[in-house]
Amino acid sequence: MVFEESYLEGVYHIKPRILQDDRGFFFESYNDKAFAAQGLFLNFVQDNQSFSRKGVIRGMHFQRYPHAQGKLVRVAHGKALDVVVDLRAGSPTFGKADSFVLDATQNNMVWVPVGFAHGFEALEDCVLMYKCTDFYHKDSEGGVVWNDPKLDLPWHVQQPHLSEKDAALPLFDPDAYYF
Ligand SMILES: Cc1cn([C@H]2C[C@H](O)[C@@H](COP(=O)(O)OP(=O)(O)O[C@H]3O[C@@H](C)C(=O)[C@@H](O)[C@H]3O)O2)c(=O)[nH]c1=O
Repeated sequence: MVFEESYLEGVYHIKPRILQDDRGFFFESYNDKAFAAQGLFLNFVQDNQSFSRKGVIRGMHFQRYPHAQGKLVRVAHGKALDVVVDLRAGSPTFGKADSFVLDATQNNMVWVPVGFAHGFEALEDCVLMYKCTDFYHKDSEGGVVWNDPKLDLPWHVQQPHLSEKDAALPLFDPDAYYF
């Protein structure tokens, strides 16, 4: 596994080693020792999977303390633009975003630590899978709206298919204490 740290400290783009043979391919989608070698000591308690049609955006989501979640995200089918926004108070990159194309043919992943809003756009019909370090807790959910002009996120689609909940998310507040 190759770990590339984003300019957003603590976010990693991870490329697994794909082993091909005449049957197909194999890769390790998570290895505790490989993550520990990067200083990432994780305890995943929930795995999620969603299917999204091309043009869907889900996000930008987070859960507040004490149910804040780190997420290890990948795409098992299709392609997605995965986007993270730093919401850590005092971070030199507070309010800044990074994005990664997650592609089922490459099996690349993104580690999104606690303190970030996370979302994605389905660039193709796609299956997103992610491991979480805390359980879903509805009352702790928070978010910022996908098209906040201050965040200026690099979406490909102009008129995405959104959930009602996501369409009504608040704007990013630069003075708020998120994490
Ligand atoms: C996230 C989640 C949702 N649900 C339920 C709530 C609801 O009825 C249905 C769909 O929920 P949502 O609309 O919130 O699903 P979705 O918009 O896919 O939410 C996800 O978006 C991405 C970007 C993330 O980063 C995730 O952490 C999560 O917030 O599934 C669970 O039961 N467990 C969960 O862990």
